[in-house]
Amino acid sequence: MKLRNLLQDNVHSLDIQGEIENIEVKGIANNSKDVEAGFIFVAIKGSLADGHQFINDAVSSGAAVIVGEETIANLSVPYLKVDDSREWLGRLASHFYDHPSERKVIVGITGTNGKTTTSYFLKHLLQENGISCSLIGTIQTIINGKATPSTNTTPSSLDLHKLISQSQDEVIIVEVSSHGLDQKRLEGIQFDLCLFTNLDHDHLDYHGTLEEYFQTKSTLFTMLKQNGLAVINDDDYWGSKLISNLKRMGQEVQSIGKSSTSTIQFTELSMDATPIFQFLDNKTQYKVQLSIPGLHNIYNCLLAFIAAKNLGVSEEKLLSSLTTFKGIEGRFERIQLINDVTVVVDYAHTASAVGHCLRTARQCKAKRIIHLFGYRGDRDEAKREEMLRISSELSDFYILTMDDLNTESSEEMIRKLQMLKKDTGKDNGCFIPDRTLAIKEAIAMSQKGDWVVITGKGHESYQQSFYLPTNSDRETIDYFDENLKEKISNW
Ligand SMILES: CC(=O)N[C@H]1[C@@H](OP(=O)(O)OP(=O)(O)OC[C@H]2O[C@@H](n3ccc(=O)[nH]c3=O)[C@H](O)[C@@H]2O)O[C@H](CO)[C@@H](O)[C@@H]1O[C@H](C)C(=O)N[C@@H](C)C(=O)N[C@H](CCC(=O)O)C(=O)O
Ligand SMILES: Nc1ncnc2c1ncn2[C@@H]1O[C@H](COP(=O)(O)OP(=O)(O)OP(=O)(O)O)[C@@H](O)[C@H]1O
Repeated sequence: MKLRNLLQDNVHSLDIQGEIENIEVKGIANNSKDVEAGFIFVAIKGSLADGHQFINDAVSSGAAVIVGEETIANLSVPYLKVDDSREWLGRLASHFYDHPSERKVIVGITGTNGKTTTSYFLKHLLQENGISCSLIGTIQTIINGKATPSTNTTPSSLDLHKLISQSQDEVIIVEVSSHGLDQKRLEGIQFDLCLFTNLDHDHLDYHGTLEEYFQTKSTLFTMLKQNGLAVINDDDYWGSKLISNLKRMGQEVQSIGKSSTSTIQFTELSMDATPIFQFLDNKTQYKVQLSIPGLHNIYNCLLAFIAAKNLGVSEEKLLSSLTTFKGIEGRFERIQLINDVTVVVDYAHTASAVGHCLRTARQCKAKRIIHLFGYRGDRDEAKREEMLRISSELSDFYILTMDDLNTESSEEMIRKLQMLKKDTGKDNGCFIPDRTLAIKEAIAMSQKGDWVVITGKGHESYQQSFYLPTNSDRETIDYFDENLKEKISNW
C-alpha cells in the first residue's frame, strides 16, 4: 500500500521530514525486532522501554518510514512526528488492514470481573445456534476455530486490527481491559455491542482512583457504531452510573439486574450447584437452570443472553443453549478428590470475586471451606485488606500464600503478608509461603464434604518455582490426588 494512501487526508497536516511520495508500505511494527524491509516503525514510549531508542535498529532492519513523538533529525528514511504514537499505531493499522472492524460484527466486553466467562458464554450461545465466532481475550485468541494462548487480555491495536482482518467468523468478541483502553489498544475499532459486567477495586496501582478506573472503562462506550447497543449490569453501582451517563447522551442501553428498572429483571429461585432463576424479558417470564454455579454467573449469563438476542438468535433457542454452557478452565473449576473433598480452582483476584466464589462454594453445600490465596506482586495493594477480611469471614479456615511476585522480592512479599495477617487477619487462618506446600496442607486438613477453594491463579501457570515440581494449581492438585491415600498417610 502507498504511504500517501495510508496517511489519507492527514498528509497535509502532518509534520513530515523526507520524501514520502513513492514509498510503498509492506507492513507496520511497533517493536524494532519485528521490522522487515518496507515496514513503518512506530516508536512508542512505554513503561519499560522507549521505542525511540530503537529507531536506528528499525532502520537497519529495513524500515521505510519512522513514526514517533520526538524531534529527530538526519534520519536516512522519512520521519513523521506525531502527538500520540499509540493513537497513530491504531490509526495506521486500521487503514492498513482496510478498517476491518467496520465490516465485522464486533462485541466488546469490559468490567473488572466476568469478562472472560461472559465472552465464552456468548461464544457458546452463538455457536450452538449456527453463528461462527472469534474470541480475543485473557486465556486464548480463537480465530477461524484456531486457538492460540494470549499474552494480554487486550492485544496491541496492531495485532487487534490484524486479527479482525484475518477472521472469517461472523462475530468477533473482544475482552477489553482498562489497560488496553488507556494505552489506546482499541484505537480505530468500532463496536456493535459493548457489555459492562461490573467495577471492583482493582488495578488502582495503574489508574490511581476508582473514579479514574471507571472513566477509562467508560471510554469503550464511545467506540460504539452509530446504531450500536450498550448492555450493562444495573445492579452494579458503577454500572448504573454508566447507564445514566450513556442515556443522558442519547445512547441506547439495555440492562440486566434484580431491580425493576432493568431491561431484563431476574429473581433467584434456588442457588446450588445448578442454580435456577427466572427472568422477565419484554413481559414474558422465562425460567432457566444453569450448569455452572454462582450468582455471578447469572449476571454473566444474562449479559450474554441480551447480546446473543441482539445478534439475531431467538429467545427459545437461547433458552436451551443457556443450560448447556459448562464453564471454562480456571473459573470455579471443580476437582473431586478420592477422599470426597472438592477442590476449586478459581481466578478470583478481587474482593468481590473472592466473595462470589466463597458464597458459591457454600451454596454448593460445602461442609467446611478452606480458602487458599495470595496477592500479585506490584499490583494494587489497596485491595488486599478487604480480600483478607472477606476470606476470613466467609471461609472456615484461610491459608495465605504466594501468588505471582512480578518484580517484587519474595522477602518483601512475605514481610507484607505477615504484617497483613497480624493487622487484619482473624485467628481462623495461617500463612504458608510456598504455594504447593500450602495446597498440600489444605488438602491434608480437609475431610469428607469439605471444599478447598484455591483462588488467584485460575488457568495460569506459576511464575516462580515452588517446592513441588508442578507448574499450576491444577497440576499441584493432580499431584496430590494421585495415590492420595498413600501420600496422606506418609505426611
Ligand atoms: C504496562 C503495560 O500494560 N504494558 C503493555 C504495553 O507495553 P508498553 O507499550 O509499555 O511497552 P514497553 O515494553 O515499555 O516498550 C515500549 C516500546 O518499545 C518497543 N521496543 C521494545 C524493545 C525493543 O527491543 N524494541 C522495541 O521496539 C516495544 O515494542 C514498545 O512499542 O503494551 C504491550 C503491547 O500491547 C503490552 O504487551 C504490555 O503489557 C504488559 C506485558 C503487561 O503486563 N500488561 C498488563 C498490566 C496488562 O495490560 N493487563 C491487561 C489486563 C488487566 C486485567 O484486567 O487483569 C491486559 O490487557 O492484558
Ligand atoms: N460477574 C461477576 N461478578 C463478580 N465476580 C465474577 C463475575 N464473573 C466471574 N467472577 C469471578 O472473577 C473471576 C475471574 O472471572 P473472569 O475470568 O470471567 O473475569 P475477567 O474479567 O476476565 O478477569 P481478568 O480481567 O482478570 O482476566 C472468576 O473466577 C470468578 O471468581
